[in-house]
Amino acid sequence: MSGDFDTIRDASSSDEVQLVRLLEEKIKSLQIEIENLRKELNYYKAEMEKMLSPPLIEAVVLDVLPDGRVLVRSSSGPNLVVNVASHIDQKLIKPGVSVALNQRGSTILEVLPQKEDPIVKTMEIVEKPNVTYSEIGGLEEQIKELREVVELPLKKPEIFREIGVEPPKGVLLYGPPGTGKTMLAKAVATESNAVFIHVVASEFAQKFVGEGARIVRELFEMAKRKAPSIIFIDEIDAIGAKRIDIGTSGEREIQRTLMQLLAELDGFNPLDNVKIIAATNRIDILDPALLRPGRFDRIIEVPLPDFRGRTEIFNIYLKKMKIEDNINLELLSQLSEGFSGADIKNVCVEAAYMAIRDGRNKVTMKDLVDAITKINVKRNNMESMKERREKYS
Ligand SMILES: Nc1ncnc2c1ncn2[C@@H]1O[C@H](COP(=O)(O)OP(=O)(O)OP(=O)(O)O)[C@@H](O)[C@H]1O
Repeated sequence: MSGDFDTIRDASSSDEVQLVRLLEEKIKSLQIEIENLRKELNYYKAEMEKMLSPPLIEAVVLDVLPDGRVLVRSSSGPNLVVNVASHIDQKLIKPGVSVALNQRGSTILEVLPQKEDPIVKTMEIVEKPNVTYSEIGGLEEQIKELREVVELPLKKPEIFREIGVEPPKGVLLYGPPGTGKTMLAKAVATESNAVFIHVVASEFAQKFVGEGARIVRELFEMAKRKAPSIIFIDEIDAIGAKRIDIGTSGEREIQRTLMQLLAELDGFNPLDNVKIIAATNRIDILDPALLRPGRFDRIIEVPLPDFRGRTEIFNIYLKKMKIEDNINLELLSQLSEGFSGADIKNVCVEAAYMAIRDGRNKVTMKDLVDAITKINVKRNNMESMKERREKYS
């Protein structure tokens, strides 16, 4: 009999255990559900807050005024003088930075993340260029002028302020290909401790159809953010050639890009720590609007090197190479009349290859003379190809 009771008690206690387990599981699953519902509730609350909060106005900082207020260009149009909310680190407010204003447009509430255009990223930006004046042969006058009109105002703007003259905003370098225009611009950036931003104007027009004007705007904003900086616009004639007829949409697009460039040039201060250097092989076709005072108003010719210049350039490249003792720099310079700095560099590289092919570890005078002949033939072929192209186009 007692065995039967035991069985009944055992049975009921095992049911109880099962029931408790069931209840525990139920509680657990309800707790998980509560947690999920809470998350969902928070999500909808946050969404509702976002929908109900007033929109902010996007703006770009143009200048920080001496009293701490900030001049901005709002996305809705006008320039505004605004305050900065106390929670914002004042150091982050610099020209070119994107910010969000409150709805009344009176106060900066947020510093927006810098959205650098992927197109701007395709430009060559050298934070610390390393070309020095000593690596450039035969352009002493041009270096002297660039030092005065670009390097000095970047390094010591106070000198200009004190004496009351404005340095040029833009400098135009013109001359045949390969004469060192890019090198000069890079060297000025190095020696002025400025960031070097290199853009090729023909790429604005070809690659980014419909976006040229925006790219120019972004380019200047980035240059201000990275200041002190030098914007180097190569082949400026691609967007800056005078146009008799602007009929096609491509021509209108180029015109818009040029107008934006002129507006940017007009809009900044000559003593801002951004300088523009442009280069062209075709100054004859440039729109005179580009060369007006306050734009590219300093024009520097970068010609083919003369006898002394060629000697210096040969010396610069041969100094770095293993050469025989009997190298006659004057003779090399005589034989390479009409060569650009880039041609002379090619001569030195070619001569080195001749020595390598011969299994020698030193370049001889004969290698250099042969290389001059070879580069000359190449130059003549290129010249006649160009003439033929011009004749039949
Ligand atoms: N005066 C020079 N002294 C030393 N090297 C030079 C000189 N001129 C040109 N070079 C050499 O030729 C290369 C090409 O020169 P660079 O790109 O500066 O010419 P550029 O005038 O800008 O040409 P382009 O008009 O074709 O853009 C330089 O990287 C440098 O190696």
